Amino acid sequence: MAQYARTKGSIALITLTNPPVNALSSAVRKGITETVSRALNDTQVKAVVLCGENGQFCGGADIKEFAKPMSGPALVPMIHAIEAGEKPVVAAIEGIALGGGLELALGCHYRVAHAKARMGLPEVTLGLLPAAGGTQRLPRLTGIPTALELITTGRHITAQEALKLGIVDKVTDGNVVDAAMEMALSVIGRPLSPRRLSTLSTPPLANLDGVFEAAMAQVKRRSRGAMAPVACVKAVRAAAELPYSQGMKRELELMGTLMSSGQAKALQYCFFAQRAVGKWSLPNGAQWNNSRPRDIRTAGVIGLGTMGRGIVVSLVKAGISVVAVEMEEKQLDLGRKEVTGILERDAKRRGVTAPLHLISFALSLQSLRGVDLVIEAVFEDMELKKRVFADLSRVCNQNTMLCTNTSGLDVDQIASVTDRPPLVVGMHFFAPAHVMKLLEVVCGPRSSAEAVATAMSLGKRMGKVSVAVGNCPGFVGNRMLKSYMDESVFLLEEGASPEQVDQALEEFGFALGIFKVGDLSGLDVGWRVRKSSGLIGPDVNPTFPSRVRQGRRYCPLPDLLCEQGRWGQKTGRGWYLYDSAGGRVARPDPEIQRFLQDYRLRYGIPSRRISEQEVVERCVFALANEGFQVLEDGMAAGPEDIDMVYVFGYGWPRHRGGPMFHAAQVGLPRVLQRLEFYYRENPDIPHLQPSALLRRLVGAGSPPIQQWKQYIRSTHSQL
Ligand SMILES: CC/C=C\C=C\CC(=O)SCCNC(=O)CCNC(=O)[C@H](O)C(C)(C)COP(=O)(O)OP(=O)(O)OC[C@H]1O[C@@H](n2cnc3c(N)ncnc32)[C@H](O)[C@@H]1OP(=O)(O)O
Repeated sequence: MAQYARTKGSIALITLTNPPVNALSSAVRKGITETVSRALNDTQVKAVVLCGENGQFCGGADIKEFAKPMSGPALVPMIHAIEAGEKPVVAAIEGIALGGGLELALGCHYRVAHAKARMGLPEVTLGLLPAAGGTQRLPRLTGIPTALELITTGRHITAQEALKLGIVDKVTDGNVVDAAMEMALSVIGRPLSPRRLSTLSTPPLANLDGVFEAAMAQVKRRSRGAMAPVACVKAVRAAAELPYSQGMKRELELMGTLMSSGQAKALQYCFFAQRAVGKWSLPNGAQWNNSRPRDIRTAGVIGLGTMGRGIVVSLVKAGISVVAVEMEEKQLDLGRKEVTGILERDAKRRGVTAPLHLISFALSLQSLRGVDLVIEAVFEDMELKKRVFADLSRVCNQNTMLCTNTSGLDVDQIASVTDRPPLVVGMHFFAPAHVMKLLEVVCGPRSSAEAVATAMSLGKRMGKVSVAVGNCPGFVGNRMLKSYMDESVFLLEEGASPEQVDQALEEFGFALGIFKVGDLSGLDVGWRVRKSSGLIGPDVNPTFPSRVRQGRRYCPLPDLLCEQGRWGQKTGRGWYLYDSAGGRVARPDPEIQRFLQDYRLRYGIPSRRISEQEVVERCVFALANEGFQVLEDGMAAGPEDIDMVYVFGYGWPRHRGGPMFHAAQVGLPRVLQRLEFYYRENPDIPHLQPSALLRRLVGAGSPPIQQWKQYIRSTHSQL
């Protein structure tokens, strides 16, 4: 699918047609190959312009085809034919030129871009490298440092930046195809050799070894075990050190290794899963494409603690006018200072003016009367939240949507104190809310389709990945996290140290080990929750052994730590030791070793050597097992939703696809067998008991993850 037309007498116009992004499917590659050959062989044609239909140049290779056997003409010879041809070819870049799309443009002799176009080589985010000559042509054009940065990060750049870097020759505000035609006419007859990037040498660079060593160290530090960024550095190094043809061989070889890797499959799964979670549906038939979101222009935020501040910043950056409310003047001033500071720093970084005119600060809920939507972000306390919602019900217009930022409380109970339960939803942000990409949209049993649609679309406007989840304690993310955290402390009881557990999890790919995360977010938070849920305090039955609570194994280690005032970074001591209160650098603390030894002695628990494999399996398989239960309970629509919650909200390594994808990749029979083994060893830990859905899937021969939904027997699905 590429259309051919002859215009202006001597110009052949080739238009890529494959909506929505003109991806280079086998049909498109065939179309380009044929039309380019036609243009080169037509003696009337003096130059060629290549563009894309519907304002999009090209979104790169068709990612859906990666899972199938290759068919149709290959990209590399197709691009080579364009570059080697004896007629000038100009790429007219509108919308996007990404991945193979930019590589195609780099094979052209000239490039003209629309001012709003975006370009980039994002293959690394799909576990690949730009293997249609991108790793060899770009360094020859921009020099090695720029090419290294663009290829290893996959960053999209604007047309203006592309012009500065020499990636495009001209930027226009007007019709890009007209501008490309004009350029094509003006270059007819000029020598093409200097425009063939593959024939150039990379610009000389002093200290080549140093540059590549630093780049390699940086990607290894950033990528936490991801293979693609490392391969990208190797491929660019080949461009610097080898002739083009040998560089291309190296590129192909490295691509071959990546293409067949589990990491590329995981990252490509993430690409589609991220898009799939936007396509929500409710049991009553309402869904993303039949429910209209409201147009939100003004919003109120109640509570200017860490979460509230981040929410205000996210809303303002999305262009929404915000009224930020605090009850105490001192807190309000502090919040104002913080929010203003974040917005000013962000604007400075982006070279724009901070949109401070969009925020007003107030000390009373009355100021929220006329807003379209309110997000409450007060303390995680049901009685307090209910009081706020009852007040909001009185104060706000009848039509105002009311949202609660809660990390696990019952949204329906909160809705029940209002006069408008259908207009109440949960919006669970993750700290810091202006940075973290995840938003769990909690659909209460009475939340209307319009309210869910509005919260989902508002999340998207704020740049979040919004995932619709059911209303159960902890929703999806925190509910699953409980099993993972419980396993980590049980491992301490049995002989592991916090640094050993963290190291195993970080090797697996988590940004931070679980104990470092605990210290960072404050150990007192969970302590307060455990007290309010009756796990600690007067409600605990004194006749029960203290390592059993509410009928299951319980580890009091975190409580004992909190009793000692070790609340994490904020107190300078937690599972680790820090230089001072608020310190960030975690050091192992010998006192913790003694504390653990005393504890084991007191409870008569024999200490044993725990392998890295056991740490990862017990934590990660327990997490996935709870995920299967979440699916069975109808609290997440599919495994993709769970995986996106973990990738975007909990530091799960994207190149492992998410806990459910990881379970599928390890093999469901293996996961089942390991869970059975650990459950046999620990019959007092119910979350190690394999879920019925996992057993059913294994019984059905472990169907691919895309088919799991067919095996869910949820009788009360909320999604
Ligand atoms: C030897 C091998 C040689 C060469 C190898 C080359 C490798 C590549 O080229 S890999 C592909 C590189 N390209 C990309 O990574 C771009 C991926 N796409 C995007 O980043 C975005 O989709 C976007 C193009 C910036 C558009 O974003 P947005 O406007 O937000 O829309 P989306 O919802 O993301 O996408 C709409 C629709 O299009 C589908 N899609 C997008 N890109 C591709 C693609 N490259 N292949 C197949 N499908 C693509 C996307 O899935 C959406 O589909 P829906 O069904 O509507 O959900």
